[in-house]
Amino acid sequence: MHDYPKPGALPVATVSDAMDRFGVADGIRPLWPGAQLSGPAFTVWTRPGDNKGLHAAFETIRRGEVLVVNGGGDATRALIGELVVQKAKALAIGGIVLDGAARDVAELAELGVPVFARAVTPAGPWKTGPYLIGSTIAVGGVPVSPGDWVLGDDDGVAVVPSGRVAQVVDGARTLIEGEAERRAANQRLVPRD
Ligand SMILES: O=C([O-])CC(=O)C(=O)O
Ligand SMILES: [Mg+2]
Repeated sequence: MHDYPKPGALPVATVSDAMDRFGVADGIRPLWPGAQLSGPAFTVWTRPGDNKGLHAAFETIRRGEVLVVNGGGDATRALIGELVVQKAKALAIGGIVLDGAARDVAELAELGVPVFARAVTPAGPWKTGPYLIGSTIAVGGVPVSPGDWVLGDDDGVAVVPSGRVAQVVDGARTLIEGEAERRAANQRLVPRD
């Protein structure tokens, strides 16, 4: 298992800044306030609106891995809901990121599993496939390979290629130190009369 920073340890915005501001999954939002995730990607590429591949993923996904799904950006069918997320919780995965939609959002917040998605709809999924597990995919226009570092917070989701994690973490920590100085300078400001 990769040893990535814990959820919330580094802001997604700062990690993206440390990648020259690249790496953010466009249009993917947390489904409840305060949701945070961090872990290695487990990838699924599915036919839009079809969740057979997600059920297949739950046969092999490991504790702490983040289920990342390219659902073609489809907003018309929910790929997950309360029942799928119960499975995710029982298996102690790190969370779920969907380039697609979800439903049962009140229950997702109660379950406390961090879920990020493009859309919410009450319409349920098809369950016939096809799908691919473990390939390089895209979420919100960002490439994701198995094992890449995926992190999410209230601002959204970023993906760091596995080979760049150490460098990006160092860069983010340096940026955080610089931000502390700017914060202190802001606090010294006084109104100009
Ligand atoms: O029916 C589905 O596959 C999606 C859903 O609502 C659930 O997981 O609760
Ligand atoms: Mg449901």
